[in-house]
Amino acid sequence: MRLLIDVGNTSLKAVLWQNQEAQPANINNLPWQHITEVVYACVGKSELMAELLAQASTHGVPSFEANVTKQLGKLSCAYDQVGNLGIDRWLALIAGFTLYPDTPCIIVDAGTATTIDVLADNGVHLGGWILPGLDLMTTSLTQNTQRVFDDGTTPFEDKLGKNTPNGLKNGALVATIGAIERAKHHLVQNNCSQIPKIIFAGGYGALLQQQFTGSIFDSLLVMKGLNYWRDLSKNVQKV
Ligand SMILES: Nc1ncnc2c1ncn2[C@@H]1O[C@H](COP(=O)(O)OP(=O)(O)OP(=O)(O)O)[C@@H](O)[C@H]1O
Ligand SMILES: CC(C)(CO)[C@@H](O)C(=O)NCCC(=O)O
Ligand SMILES: [K+]
Repeated sequence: MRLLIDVGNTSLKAVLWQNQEAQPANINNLPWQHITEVVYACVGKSELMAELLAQASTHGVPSFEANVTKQLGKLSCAYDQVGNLGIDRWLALIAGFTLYPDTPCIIVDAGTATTIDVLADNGVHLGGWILPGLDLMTTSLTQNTQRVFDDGTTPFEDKLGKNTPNGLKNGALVATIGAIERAKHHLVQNNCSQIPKIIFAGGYGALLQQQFTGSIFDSLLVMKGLNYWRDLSKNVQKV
């Protein structure tokens, strides 16, 4: 059984992976005797992560930190400075490429930030964008203006706004939808004529998924990426 951990800027998420399935992990009471390895990724610093690594070490369980490389199998990273790409984005790309081989993908991880990454059918990561997440978009406006306010109940809808909370919430949603639409253009420019698979993850992933027919939401995308990264990087080391 693997312990998979994703440390973001706001929270630490952990699952236990066994028989191709994720089970929830109680980080206060981990079944160390059944855990064979820890595979983790950090975009932020975390004392809790350090504590879990110390526990793993005490129990003789090896730990592996996922990293971004220029190439992983047929997948390649668009950044020249690969260390600057967020590991969560790389893991989502690994998962997208593994789950949908030979398919152009637009991968959207919508949480505190919204990241949009464009992946050609041959595994070439063309690049991506970092946007404020939906909550950051709205709070940056309410906090920096006199009269823009939210009411806490207005939903995000793909409609024109006819009052202030409407204009604010819908503006954030359509800005995000518009960026995803624009990502398609970059696939076409790179001669990917196939219809892309749009894959959503993250806290706002399910909401955004509803805006794109034929798209999918996978709450475990980054966790699956951790798993594939570990399998693939083992294979790479053997060569
Ligand atoms: N049903 C939901 N469950 C969890 N979060 C939700 C949900 N709906 C909206 N959100 C929003 O999604 C965001 C949380 O997203 P997510 O869990 O992907 O992590 P994150 O904030 O990006 O964290 P990290 O940076 O730690 O990875 C919050 O802004 C939250 O308000
Ligand atoms: C954009 C976030 C914060 C999303 O979690 C993360 O992927 C990150 O810290 N990225 C580093 C910057 C980059 O990806 O270019
Ligand atoms: K995240």
